[in-house]
Amino acid sequence: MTHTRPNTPLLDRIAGPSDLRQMPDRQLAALADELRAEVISAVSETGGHLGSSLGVVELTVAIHAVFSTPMDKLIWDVGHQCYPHKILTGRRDRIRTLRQKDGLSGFTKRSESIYDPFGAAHSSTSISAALGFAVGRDMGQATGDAIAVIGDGSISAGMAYEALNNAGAEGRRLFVILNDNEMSIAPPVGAMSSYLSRMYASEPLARMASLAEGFEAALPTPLRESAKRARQLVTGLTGSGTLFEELGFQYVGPIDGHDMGQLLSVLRAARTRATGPVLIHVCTVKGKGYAPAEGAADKGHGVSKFDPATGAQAKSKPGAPSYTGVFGQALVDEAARDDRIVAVTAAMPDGTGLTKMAERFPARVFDVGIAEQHAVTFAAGMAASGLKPFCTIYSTFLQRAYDQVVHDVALQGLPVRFAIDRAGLVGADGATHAGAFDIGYLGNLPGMTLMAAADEAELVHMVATAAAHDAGPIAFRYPRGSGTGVALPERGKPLAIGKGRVIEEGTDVAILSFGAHLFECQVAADMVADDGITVTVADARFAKPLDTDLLMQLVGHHRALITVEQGAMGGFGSMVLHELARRGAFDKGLILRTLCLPDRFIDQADPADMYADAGLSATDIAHSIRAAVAGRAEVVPLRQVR
Ligand SMILES: Cc1ncc(C[n+]2csc(CCOP(=O)(O)OP(=O)(O)O)c2C)c(N)n1
Ligand SMILES: CC(=O)[C@@H](O)[C@H](O)COP(=O)(O)O
Ligand SMILES: [Mg+2]
Repeated sequence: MTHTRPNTPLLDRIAGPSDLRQMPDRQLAALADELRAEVISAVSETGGHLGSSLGVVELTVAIHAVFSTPMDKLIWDVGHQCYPHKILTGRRDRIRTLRQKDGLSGFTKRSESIYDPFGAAHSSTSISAALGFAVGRDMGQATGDAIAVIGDGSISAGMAYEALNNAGAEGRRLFVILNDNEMSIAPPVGAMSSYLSRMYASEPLARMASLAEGFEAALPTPLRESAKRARQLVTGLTGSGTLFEELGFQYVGPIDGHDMGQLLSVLRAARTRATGPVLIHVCTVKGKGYAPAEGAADKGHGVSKFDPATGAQAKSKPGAPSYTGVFGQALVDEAARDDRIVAVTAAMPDGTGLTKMAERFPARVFDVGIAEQHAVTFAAGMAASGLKPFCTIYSTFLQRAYDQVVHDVALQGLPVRFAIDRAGLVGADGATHAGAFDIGYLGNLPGMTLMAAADEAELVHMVATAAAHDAGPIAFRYPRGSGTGVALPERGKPLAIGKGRVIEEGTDVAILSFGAHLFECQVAADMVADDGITVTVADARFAKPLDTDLLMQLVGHHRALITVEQGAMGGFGSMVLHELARRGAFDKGLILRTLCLPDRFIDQADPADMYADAGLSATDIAHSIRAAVAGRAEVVPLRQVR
């Protein structure tokens, strides 16, 4: 512990979790108050996942005070609630760099700290990872207890059940802390959520239930008595168990996750007595202790910079509408014309823009919870029944449902419409949320039609195209954030399948853009005009089917062809390469460059900075045009692994 004067803030005395363990219990609640103030102050400068972090302040202090981190492995599910954890684990001096270029990640990250034993950002992985650590410990690896902290939203995902199922049967000592704040990003949905609420609906949390005899015995007497009473309340039957007990866990709770005394008693009792898997059910308030967050509809889930005194968030400059908003409205318009149109979201009605449709046609929007795999197969079933489902999922989260896309949708040729938001680099959420891979993983599927919107007007037409397309699965991708400000059509018109368009004509080099980097391509074309190079800029609209007429026309009339996309290698450029190779275009000396994301993950920054880091700025494209005209090879090495 750092030596300081007695009236120094408690937080200033914490260099790491071991300092917490030296602190008397009576000071830990006060420390939590200071920690909460520090989180609010830091996030007011950076923006981020405020509500989730505020909800686990006491829990974070208690876990680090009771367990021996980093020998014991604390695994935060999603990791979006880890700001107090970062402050307590040696990262306080950098906490105001959170989610910024070269700063701390907004999630847990192995490369950042030994206190982050397992990185995350996608949900529902923590129990699986914790079980892996428990097996490592039991097989002699130098690691202690494993503690997974998972939210009530995240425990709705299939992966979490798979892990509970496995862990319950394995019977190894393992701690799962269920952080139940009755909130996901949006209000939680599903039978599991109702089940958890029923578990403490009839009894104040101060009366704690423990359904595990061993823990009752280890608890202080007042808690022990109420635990026995609450057991009857929760189960209705002596000896019967909660769902978790039926799965082989000892269940402790529900307890008040803001009462330091309860938390310390229960965690210590569990740590002392556990021989197998234990689930500790902790009830918290999302946004706890900060009225603007607690009072907000989203409980301060994700905030931009704000004034700590009022909670007023920085407004983005008025500008073009967001792609998400345009999509949401276009879908409502299509749905108004065709009552077979339905929509599915996996826990993200606001993020995907479906709230608009849910308000207008509540019975036609399905929020399935954090369950992307189910969302896709559920949509496939609805398509098979004759409905027209729009399965609306961020690119990065659709990765989780790949087999469902292949096996349940593509293989059966079912007309599921995939609206893929957050395609490309997304900014502050960083590499974990990058929509980098969908062009590759969808473009290689037989029968899939794949589009990318160059701007928000194109997106409106793509929604109409998807609505009209019954011949098989169809997907369209569009980025996070504002559109380009183009005029929106009054009504979307279905595009000719597999046909691109020429935007501007030149004679030297052709650029074939797929998606929202079209603007950068046009800027690059302007840049090289001063060098006397004229450029044709075309918008492919479709990666699949490829517009081979357009492709051959571009190849036939220009010295070089450059493809540009907001996606990883193995995407659009590869598809063009493959097609041109098949047609023997290289035998005639074609110069081709494929500009895409490099073969490495790109850390958080402004999207423009991330694209510059990726070598995809307009200046980079202009550089490639000049190099291609001069017949020079790419100067950036293909493989740039950091
Ligand atoms: C696989 C996946 N789907 C969706 C998301 C988006 N997401 C991030 S946090 C969150 C809600 C999590 O709720 P909960 O686990 O209850 O944590 P809380 O925010 O309430 O603390 C969602 C849906 C994600 N991170 N991962
Ligand atoms: C943690 C998480 O996965 C989400 O909260 C995500 O940060 C939302 O991203 P958007 O802001 O792009 O909706
Ligand atoms: Mg929650």
